[in-house]
Order: sequence, then structure tokens, then C-alpha cells
Amino acid sequence: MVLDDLGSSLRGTLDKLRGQSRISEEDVEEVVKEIQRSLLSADVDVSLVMELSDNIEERALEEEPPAGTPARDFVLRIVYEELVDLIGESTDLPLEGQTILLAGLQGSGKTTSAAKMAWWFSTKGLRPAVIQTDTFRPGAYEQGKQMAERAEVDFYGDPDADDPVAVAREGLEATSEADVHIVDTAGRHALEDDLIAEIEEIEGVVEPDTSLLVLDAAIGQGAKDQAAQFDESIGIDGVVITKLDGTAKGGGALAAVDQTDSSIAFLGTGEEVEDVERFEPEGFISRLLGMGDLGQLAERVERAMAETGIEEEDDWDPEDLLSGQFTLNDMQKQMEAMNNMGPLDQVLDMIPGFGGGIKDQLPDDAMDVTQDRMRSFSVIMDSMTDAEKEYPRAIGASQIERIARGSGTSEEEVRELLQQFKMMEKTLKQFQGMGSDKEMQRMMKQMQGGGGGGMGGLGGGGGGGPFG
Ligand SMILES: Nc1nc2c(ncn2[C@@H]2O[C@H](COP(=O)(O)OP(=O)(O)OP(=O)(O)O)[C@@H](O)[C@H]2O)c(=O)[nH]1
Repeated sequence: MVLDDLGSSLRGTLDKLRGQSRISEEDVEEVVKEIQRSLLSADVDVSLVMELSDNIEERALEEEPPAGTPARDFVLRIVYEELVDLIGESTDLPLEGQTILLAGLQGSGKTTSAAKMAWWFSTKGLRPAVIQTDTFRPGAYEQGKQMAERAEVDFYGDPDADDPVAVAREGLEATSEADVHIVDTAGRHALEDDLIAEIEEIEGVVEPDTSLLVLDAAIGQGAKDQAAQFDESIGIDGVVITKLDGTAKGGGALAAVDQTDSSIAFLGTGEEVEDVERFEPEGFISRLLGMGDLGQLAERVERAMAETGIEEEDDWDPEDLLSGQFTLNDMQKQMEAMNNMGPLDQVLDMIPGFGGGIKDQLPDDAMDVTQDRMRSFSVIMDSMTDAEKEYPRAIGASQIERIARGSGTSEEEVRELLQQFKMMEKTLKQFQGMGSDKEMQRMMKQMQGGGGGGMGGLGGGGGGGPFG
């Protein structure tokens, strides 16, 4: 993830300010250096880094912290505001009928992103269609068609055509019932004149509401020139950063955003159609700074529940993870849903207060429930009584023996299940009171509004002793 490194290094630096009420010039310098180091190693353009760090330095030294605000919170608020300012708002994409044109170099991820975005719009209740105008790359038609099938959205393309402009025109007609049209275009190795002329023609026919530049997160400094050229020919309104699952960088894309004076629309985080996130600057930066991002978590949970078949009335949301209301009876459902949400590591990062060090104190396998283990757990649970599932702590040796016999497993496996339950319960209890949606909003308000009090959840404050 872009700037992933920034969160942990910055937290370390900021933690040194804990307990201080005033901030010295050296402290500010250290924070600023840490930010520069992280941003530069994520390929962020040098001039952007300098601008950001100058602003932070100036404000931290010149602004007067509101009375009673600890130095750490004050600096953190400035860093947060300046990062929001640098990264900007998310590209405006209203949830209504519109046409989106995708541009980018070969292999940047346009075809994949077209299907992902269409999928995203479909989850918002719209009817999207993908129009594949890439008549240049053999296989683009088939790939686009398959991805659109996976996303369960309309698709138009013509494998035998050689005029992309005609395909664009026919595609819009053929998919006139769709609300959102996403027009994929051909990429070339580099920006060649014929590519530019072609995309200008397509743009003329399609008349997009929004033109997005698709960039591979690993692009680095080259992003700037590319963005400038596309911007000049068709006008770029936003950027889609792809392959963020494969690199810790992505800063190059920020230069493209800056160059085109645009914003980030979507982030691509994998090869599947669901591996897409609408870019949300506040959530993104909160996550980056270790404040968690409950918005994203809620969206993932919603999706995971749909896949697991957990009904709405089961009422399982991230708050349940934080509330400590946890029995063996529902552990199974939660494990399945969690498994569907992706690596638990990432999920935990989204919970406020969790990014800040507590996770590092957990044994590696604390919550590592593989599918095999889950299967064997569910066989064991089938041999338990309802009361045992409600109150697993009351299960004694003779019951363990009975359950093992009944489920055709060993006593050791039953103990392992109970151990897992205890670990999860204990871990979840640690979150209790550390963060909730309201708490998160309160923290954000404090950061934005400059109220006193502490950023309680940050830096892994509360929690009590984890596993020994
Ligand atoms: N891991 C990962 N792979 C991605 C992502 N987005 C795209 N890819 C992969 O990157 C490769 C290129 O993606 P395409 O969507 O074909 O790129 P394109 O820009 O349409 O390529 P051209 O049609 O040749 O211009 C494919 O193998 C995709 O599966 C992503 O977010 N993560």
C-alpha cells in the first residue's frame, strides 16, 4: 500500500513526543525527516515532498497549539491535514448515469480496472457496461469479456474490428440500456503519436463525463510526463492506481495527480474484480497514521457477509469485534466471514488503535485460522451441546473426551479449538473500549477542530497485557 511505511515510522517518532507539552525545533526536524524518508522511498516526487515537509515544519513551529493539546497530538494533526491536502479529495463520481473513459500505457491495468469499476458501480445499484475499444492487442477482447462476466456486467466489444472509434460508437449504442458506460482503450508501449491521435478521436465520439488515467503503482517518476501528455490530449480528471498489492510504493502516482491537478478515483489491490477500493483520503490517511479506517472495514464486512450468507439480522459488524460479545457458537461464522475479508492482518489495521503496536505483540498465529482448521473446528463443534457452545469456558476434561470421541477427532484437537477461542476472545477484549465508530469520529473532530484531549487510540495506548 502506498506509503505504508510512513505510519509505523512516524508513530515511532511521534511516540517520543508523548508526555511533552511543548515541541522543540529538533523534534519537528526529526518528524519532518521521517516523513521525507518515507515519502521519498515510496517514490513521491521530490518537489512534492519538500513542499509538504516545509508546510509541516512551518506550521508546527509557528502555530500556537490550542491550550492543553499535547505536542504529539498537535503535530499529528498538522501532518494529517497536510497529507489530506497533498493527496486531495477523491475524484467525484456521482452515483448516477455517466460515461467514463480509461487511458493509460500498455499493461497499466486498464482492462482489469474497467471491470473492477463496473463491478463497484453495480454494487451501488447501477447498471454498468464495459466497452472494449482495444482492437490493437490480441486477446484484449477476450480478457475484457471474461472480466465483465466475472463482474456480472454488460460488455461490448468486437474481436474482428480494427477501428476503435467505430467500436466505441457502436458500443455506446449497443449498451444504451446501461447507466454507467466505462470505455476501455488500447495501451501502447510508450506514448506514441498514433495512440494520442486515436484516444483523442475516441474521446470525441464518447464525450466522457470523466477521463481517468490508469497507472501501475510501480510507475515511479515517469508518471509525471505521461500524465502531462494525456492531460493535454484528453484532459485527465482522476487517476486509478493499480497493483497496490504488489508494491509498497505508489508515490509516483501522486506526482501524476499533482501534475494534472486531479485526484485519485480508485485503488486496485489484486487481480480479481472485487479487488478495488474507492479512494477516500481521510480513511486512507487515518489508516496510514494508524488510526484505523472503520469505513473500509464496514464495507469489507458487508461484502464478506454477503459471500458467507450471513443474514443482515445476524447483525454482525465491526463493532461486534470490538464489543467482546463473543461465544464459540458464533466464532465459526465470524471466522468464515473474516476469512472472506482477506488477510486478517489488513482487517486489523483498519480497526482504530490497532495499528499502533498491539498487533506486533501478538504471536504470529494468534488469529491465523486456516480453512483446514476451520473445517476441523466445525466438525468438533457439531459434537458439542448448545450450552457448551455458549459457555466454552465451562468445558471440562470429561466433556473434551466425549466431544473428541463424538467428532472422531483427538482430545488435543478439541483443546486446540478451545485454545483458539480463548485467544480470539482475549484479543477482541483488548479492543474493547479502545475504539468505536463514535470514538473515531471524536478523534477526527479533535484533529480537525483542534480540541484538547488525547488521541486515545493512537500508538497502541490502552489494551493491557497481551499474551505472555
Ligand atoms: N496484482 C494485481 N494485478 C493487476 C492489478 N490490476 C491489473 N493487474 C494485472 O496486470 C496485468 C495487466 O492488466 P490489464 O488490465 O490487462 O492491463 P491493460 O492496461 O488493459 O493492458 P493493455 O490492454 O495491454 O493496454 C494483468 O495480468 C492483470 O491481471 C492489480 O490491482 N493487482
